[in-house]
Amino acid sequence: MLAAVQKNATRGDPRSVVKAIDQFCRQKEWAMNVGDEKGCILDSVVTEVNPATVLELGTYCGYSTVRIASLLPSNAKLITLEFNPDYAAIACQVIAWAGLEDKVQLVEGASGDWIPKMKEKFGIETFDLVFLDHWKDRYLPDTKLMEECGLLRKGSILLADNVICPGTPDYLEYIRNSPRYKSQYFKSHLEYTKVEDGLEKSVFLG
Ligand SMILES: Cc1ccc(Cc2cc(O)c(O)c(C(=O)NC/C=C/[C@H]3O[C@@H](n4cnc5c(N)ncnc54)[C@H](O)[C@@H]3O)c2)cc1
Ligand SMILES: [Mg+2]
Repeated sequence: MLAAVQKNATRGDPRSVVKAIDQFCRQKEWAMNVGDEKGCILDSVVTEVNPATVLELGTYCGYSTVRIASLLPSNAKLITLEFNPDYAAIACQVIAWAGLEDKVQLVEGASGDWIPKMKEKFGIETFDLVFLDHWKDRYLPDTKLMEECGLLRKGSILLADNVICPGTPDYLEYIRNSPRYKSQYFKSHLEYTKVEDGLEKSVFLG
């Protein structure tokens, strides 16, 4: 995938990096990026929220990191957590190829360890937007952890990938029934396939 980016994408052009990865995944080898269809929904939410602070859980190869960071205002900050060193190394190079290293802080480590440190380590008060795309059984515990650490403010947006496939039943149950969130489901498809999947957008009400 990285070779495809370096071969087909233009340095400093995030959209060409996104396009190169989507082309590679459609033509050569499927990979679990959010993809182009759900990616458009992600883009519209990022544009609407226009966040100054973003947290991404699960960088993987950096596809959604590049999509999000390319839409952020100049002073905005995206922190992305990835605990697999190999994926982190690839993502670092993908983000650099897109020319977005100034907007992105890639942290190699587990969300459970780093969420409690966001304030002290990165001077983050609260996140305007959180994109959840890591192991599906971590969505709920990490959301509760963010609440406990005071990282969400009235109006913070959580956007969760794969709420249908692979599925995040405990997270959906919690977020849709909690009086502290207002949720909306965006129906789509599992990346590069015709299988149903979707994104759940939830506003924290405080
Ligand atoms: C049945 C079935 C299987 C697979 C699919 C297809 C499918 C489609 C999708 O869009 C998917 O997002 C997924 C999926 O499993 N995603 C998990 C993504 C993890 C990445 O995040 C990293 N990570 C995982 N937990 C943490 C953590 N705590 N702290 C920091 N990084 C973490 C990992 O190191 C990976 O870089 C799968 C569909 C259906
Ligand atoms: Mg996903």
